[in-house]
Amino acid sequence: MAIKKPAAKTPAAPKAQTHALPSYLDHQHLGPWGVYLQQVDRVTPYLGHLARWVETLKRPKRALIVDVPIEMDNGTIAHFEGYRVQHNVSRGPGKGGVRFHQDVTLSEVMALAAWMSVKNAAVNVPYGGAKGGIRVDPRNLSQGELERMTRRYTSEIGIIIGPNKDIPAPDVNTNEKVMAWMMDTYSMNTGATATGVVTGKPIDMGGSLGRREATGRGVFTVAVEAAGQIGLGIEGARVAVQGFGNVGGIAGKLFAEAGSLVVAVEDHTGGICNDKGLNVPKLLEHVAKTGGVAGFKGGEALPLGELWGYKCDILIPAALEGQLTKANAGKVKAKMVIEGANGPTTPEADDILGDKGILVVPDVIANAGGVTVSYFEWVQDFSSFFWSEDEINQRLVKIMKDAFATVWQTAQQHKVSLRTATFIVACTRILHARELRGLYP
Ligand SMILES: NC(=O)C1=CN([C@@H]2O[C@H](COP(=O)(O)OP(=O)(O)OC[C@H]3O[C@@H](n4cnc5c(N)ncnc54)[C@H](OP(=O)(O)O)[C@@H]3O)[C@@H](O)[C@H]2O)C=CC1
Ligand SMILES: O=C(O)CCC(=O)C(=O)O
Repeated sequence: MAIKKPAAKTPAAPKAQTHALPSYLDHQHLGPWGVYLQQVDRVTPYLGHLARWVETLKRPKRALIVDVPIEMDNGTIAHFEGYRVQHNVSRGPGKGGVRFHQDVTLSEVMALAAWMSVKNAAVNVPYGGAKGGIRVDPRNLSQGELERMTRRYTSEIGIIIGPNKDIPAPDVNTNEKVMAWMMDTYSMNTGATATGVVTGKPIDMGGSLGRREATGRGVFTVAVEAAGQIGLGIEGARVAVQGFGNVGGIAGKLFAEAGSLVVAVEDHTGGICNDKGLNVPKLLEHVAKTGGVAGFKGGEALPLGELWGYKCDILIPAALEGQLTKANAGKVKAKMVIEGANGPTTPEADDILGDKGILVVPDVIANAGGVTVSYFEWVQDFSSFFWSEDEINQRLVKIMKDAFATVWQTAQQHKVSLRTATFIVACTRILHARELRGLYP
């Protein structure tokens, strides 16, 4: 598909009557929030009369910074900084994961919350966008310390979360166990069991079948649809993956099951490659046992950073933001990039990939499978009636395919990238809801 960069001849958006943005919100901001703002600028000319409301997208609705003090096992007191940001709630309660990572910042969480608004609207689940995080390297905590930190964080953000207000879920370095502690802490503090306050819970306490695999399954489903559009067969396709956790690991497994060759994988411990295809189930076992892909015997070591230029058809960044930049996008040999991670590609890299004719399927549609099944979990919790895994997967695949078809058609209509097309579909829905709700309480 010919992808046009934002054209000068597209209609100018009406100017909003707004004071200059404070520095932490403006475009000069480097990092994920600055990237998000540039993405909003690219969609604005396509929003028609709704462009009047576009400033709504450029600032979070609500942002909470919390101090999380805990007693460490050695008796000292440690303080961690935590965040919960609700970017937009025009279409429903806030929804989005919680990340534990040493590099988490407020502006990163703002961007991740904003991408949740766009993603939730792109797949048309009835949520706004939110995200949370704690600036901590959880690998340095014992299980007891991790539990105490999670529970204190949940109590601190308890003033803005709730089943009808904002519903956290897993993200990087958080899992079912962390969700169980969050649900239990919120329930104890409010005096009633509230299964619907978080999703991604263990199955035995209101979790949904299929949630753990849902993001990877969504990545795979969207990749199959996109491959069909460019005449690429999935069987025999060469796949390279950065990040082999929940998203990258499951997506890699599904590609391998479909007959693709997973030829290269990288995580923070190193890279591994095998032109005949890595044995993905064995690699997953190795990662579970050792904590990373390095040292896997079924392939050769690949130096960190070489994954981007590795010969493959499908490249899946599934780790963190800002991985594909103007420094390495030129090296990419893949036919498609499917964004499993949130925000892995900078706008400059997007343009370089577009100019090379590489199709980029953006995060805000490609990794929406997780939140889609989180929505199913929330619905099941409210009705206390649980669905079979087949039913969940069928509904997930239908939503992902329909959403991708709408985005593809929008990209064709406006001759824009799939990212701008997804933003057109999603931001139109968000701002239409904003317009219908009006401004005054
Ligand atoms: N979980 C979910 O449902 C969803 C997650 N996402 C997004 O997908 C991405 C991955 O999340 P998830 O799989 O849940 O997280 P996990 O914590 O399960 O896995 C993260 C993976 O990324 C690797 N990684 C981290 N930093 C780097 C780096 N600098 N270079 C190479 N690899 C790195 C980690 O390796 P190591 O363990 O060695 O550090 C690990 O393999 C994130 O962007 C997240 O926001 C999006 C939608 C839903
Ligand atoms: O399942 C959810 O609610 C959100 C998952 C998430 O954080 C994401 O899609 O980035």
